[in-house]
Amino acid sequence: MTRICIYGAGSIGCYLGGRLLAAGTDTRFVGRPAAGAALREHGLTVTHYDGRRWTVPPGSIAFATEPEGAAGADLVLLTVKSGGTAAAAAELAPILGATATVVSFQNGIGNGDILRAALKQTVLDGMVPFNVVNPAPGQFHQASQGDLALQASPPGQPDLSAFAQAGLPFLRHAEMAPVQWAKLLLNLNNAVNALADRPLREELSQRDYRRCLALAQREALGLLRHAGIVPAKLTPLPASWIPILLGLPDAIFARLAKRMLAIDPQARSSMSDDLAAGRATEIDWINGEIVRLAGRLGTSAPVNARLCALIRAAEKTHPRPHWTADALLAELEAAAG
Ligand SMILES: NC(=O)C1=CN([C@@H]2O[C@H](COP(=O)(O)OP(=O)(O)OC[C@H]3O[C@@H](n4cnc5c(N)ncnc54)[C@H](OP(=O)(O)O)[C@@H]3O)[C@@H](O)[C@H]2O)C=CC1
Ligand SMILES: CC(C)(CO)C(=O)C(=O)O
Repeated sequence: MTRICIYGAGSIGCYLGGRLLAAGTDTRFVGRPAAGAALREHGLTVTHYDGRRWTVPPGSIAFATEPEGAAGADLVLLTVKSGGTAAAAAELAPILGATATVVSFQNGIGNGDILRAALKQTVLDGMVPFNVVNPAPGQFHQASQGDLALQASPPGQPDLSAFAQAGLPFLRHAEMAPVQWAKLLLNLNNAVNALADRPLREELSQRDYRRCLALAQREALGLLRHAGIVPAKLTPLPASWIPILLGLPDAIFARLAKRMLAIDPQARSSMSDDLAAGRATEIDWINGEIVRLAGRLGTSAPVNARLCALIRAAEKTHPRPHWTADALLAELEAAAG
C-alpha cells in the first residue's frame, strides 16, 4: 500500500489526510505539537458541504512533530504555507527515499520550483480549489466546491489510487503554470477578504469589495497578457471576464455568480485565517507575485502593491483592521491613479 505523509498538518493537510485515512489508506502526519495534541485529544472529523462526514479516532492517527515522521513515505503531500516551503524542503531532503514523490498542494506559483531545487525526488505541482475551515480542534470542513488539480506524470508514477479510494477526484494537467496563475487570480481576493474581516460570502455579496478584487484582477490580467501567460479556465467564465462580472450590481451578480457564492456562510480566505491566528500571511506569494511580475516587465502593479502594504501593516496591527468596502475601494482607486 502506498505510504502517504501529509507534511504540514493544518486546514488542507488535515482535510486531505482525514479523507485518505478514513478510506483506509496508509496516511500519517507531520505537523506542529499543537496540531498533534488536538488530533490526539479529539481525533479527526472531516465534513463536506454536501453533508458527508468521516471520523477517524485518535488511536488511528500517526502524528510526528519531527521531519523523521516522513521517512519511508512513497507520497508526500506538502501542505505548509508558502513561507514554510524552503524549510520543509531542507527538512525532507535527507529523509526521503529516492523513489518518493512530493506533491505541492499549495497556493502560489513558485513552491514547486523551490522543492525541485532542494530535492532529488519527483516533485509534482498540485492545486486545491476549495476552501477548508477548522471550526473546532480536530474538525475540518470543506466549505466550497471543486476537484483537486495535479501535474501529469507517467501512468502509475506515483501510485495515486489512494485518492480514488478516498473519493477525492483530481484533474491531471500537462502544464500546471496556467492552472496556478488562474488560481492566483482568484486568490487575489484573499487579501481583500482578510482586510474586510468578513466571511467570503458576505464580502463577495458587496459590490465595492468585488470592485476591489476586480481592480486587482484587471491589473494582474494586463500583466499576464503582456508576459504571454494565458491562465487556465477554472471557472465557468474565462478569467478575463471575471472582473466584468464582479462589477455588476449585487442582485444581478447574485443571479449570475451562484457558483462563486456557493460557499459555506462562515468560510473565510486562508489569508484571513492567518491574520486571525497572528501568523505571517502568504501575501508575498500571491499579490506579491503580481508585483514581481510587473517588475520583470519593467512596469508597476500599484493596486496589488497597495494590497501587499495593507496586509503587511495588518500583520502588525492588533486588533486587526476592518476595512469597509467603500474605504478599501477608495484606497485602491487612489493607488491605481
Ligand atoms: N485553507 C484553505 O482553505 C486553502 C488553503 N490553500 C493553500 O494550501 C496551503 C496550506 O494552507 P493551510 O492548510 O490553510 O495552512 P495552515 O497554516 O492551516 O497549515 C499548515 C500547517 O503546517 C505547519 N507547518 C509549517 N511548516 C512546517 C514544518 N516544517 N513541519 C511541520 N509542520 C509545519 C504550520 O505550522 P506553523 O503555522 O507553525 O508554521 C501549520 O500548522 C497554502 O498554500 C494555502 O494557500 C489552498 C486552498 C484553500
Ligand atoms: C479556496 C480559496 C480560493 C478561498 O479563498 C483559497 O484558495 C484560500 O482561501 O486560500
